[in-house]
Amino acid sequence: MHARFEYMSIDASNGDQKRGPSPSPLRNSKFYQANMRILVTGGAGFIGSHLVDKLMENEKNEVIVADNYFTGSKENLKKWIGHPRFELIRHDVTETLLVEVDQIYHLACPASPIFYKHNPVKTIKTNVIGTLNMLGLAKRVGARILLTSTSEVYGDPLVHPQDESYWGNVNPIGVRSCYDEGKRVAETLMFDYHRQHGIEIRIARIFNTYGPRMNIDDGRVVSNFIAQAIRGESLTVQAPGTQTRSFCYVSDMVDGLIRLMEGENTGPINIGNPGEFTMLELAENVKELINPDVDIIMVENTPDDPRQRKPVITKAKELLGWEPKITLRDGLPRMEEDFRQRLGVPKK
Ligand SMILES: NC(=O)c1ccc[n+]([C@@H]2O[C@H](COP(=O)([O-])OP(=O)(O)OC[C@H]3O[C@@H](n4cnc5c(N)ncnc54)[C@H](O)[C@@H]3O)[C@@H](O)[C@H]2O)c1
Ligand SMILES: O=C(O)[C@H]1O[C@H](OP(=O)(O)OP(=O)(O)OC[C@H]2O[C@@H](n3ccc(=O)[nH]c3=O)[C@H](O)[C@@H]2O)[C@H](O)[C@@H](O)[C@@H]1O
Repeated sequence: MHARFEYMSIDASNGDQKRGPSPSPLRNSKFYQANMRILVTGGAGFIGSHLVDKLMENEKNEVIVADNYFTGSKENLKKWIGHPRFELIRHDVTETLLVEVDQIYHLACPASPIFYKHNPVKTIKTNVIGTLNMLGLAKRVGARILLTSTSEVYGDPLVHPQDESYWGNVNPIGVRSCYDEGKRVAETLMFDYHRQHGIEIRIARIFNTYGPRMNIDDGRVVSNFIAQAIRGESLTVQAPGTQTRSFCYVSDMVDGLIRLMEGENTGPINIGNPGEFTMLELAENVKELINPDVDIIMVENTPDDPRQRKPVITKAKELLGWEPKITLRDGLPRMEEDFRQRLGVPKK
């Protein structure tokens, strides 16, 4: 738990010292059941529900999830429903929310390209109005707020690998822009609230994360390949197949997010696994580990697909003492078990 402190910041426009909001007096109270009230927006989703599991392990934490269930599900949180330190609210972050909390992990936003492109206007509203609403809440109650931004702020990167100083190469009017540009504006809002109102902010730039509880028909590459391999279907590599991604196992991601929230650095900080694979290599790994009988086929790609992506994690290592522990070949079988259970296909 971080120490209580009054946040001070310099207003760049006039050099005045601005006093930020005071954290809630509950943060360090001895008399409450929980010392830290934590809001997790998007907590019914893939990363959010794993984060909730980890936060709930600490008996000092009280966790409130706000989610509209667009891509998340109550099923992901079923073990906590009814727990005295847990509360689940059906809420859309594009509307204001009034709750007394000390920390906000702001994850709410569809993450898979097929879902965020499904209703792009809603996606950009979620990123912009949703983040504005959560910053307004943070300002009112003096909470620290962490935004889960994305490596997609680097767009189709011309610098490889990507460190946090790279400003990116993003198409502002493309089909992915509702997400990429939405997250870029969300980062801007975070820093403007920080500079103007002294809000305690944290920004994580998350790189492709995978693990149990991803939606089976989520459309993201790891969940697609694993579901296809288990069902005995061909693995659909989108052309040209030489595009790269770096895959982080979800428990490593959650550890990184909590360290960022608890530490003293605003970020942005890349959180991801620097092991880089082409999509053909990923398909070959899934085939070898899960079902050697399936074919790998090449299918058409979607517009603006980034050609390469790999995080520089020097900042995460130095400032958070964090680095991923689970390799892709260790992580894929852990995810397979969960997918087999949900698909009802046991391993032969
Ligand atoms: N998984 C990744 O590889 C990855 C990479 C980069 C960034 N991120 C970010 O991490 C966060 C979580 O991603 P995830 O993979 O768990 O995705 P997910 O789709 O499983 O979870 C998102 C959650 O947000 C909820 N949500 C969506 N719109 C909402 C709204 N308007 N109001 C309230 N709730 C809403 C969904 O119902 C879902 O429960 C997202 O912000 C995403 O942009 C994820
Ligand atoms: O990590 C990130 O920053 C971002 O990464 C992903 O976006 P993307 O990398 O495009 O994720 P996928 O849809 O899983 O695609 C990865 C690659 O796999 C390919 N792919 C996808 C699906 C498939 O069946 N086959 C296939 O080859 C795509 O063409 C792409 O090159 C996430 O879905 C975003 O939410 C996230 O913010």
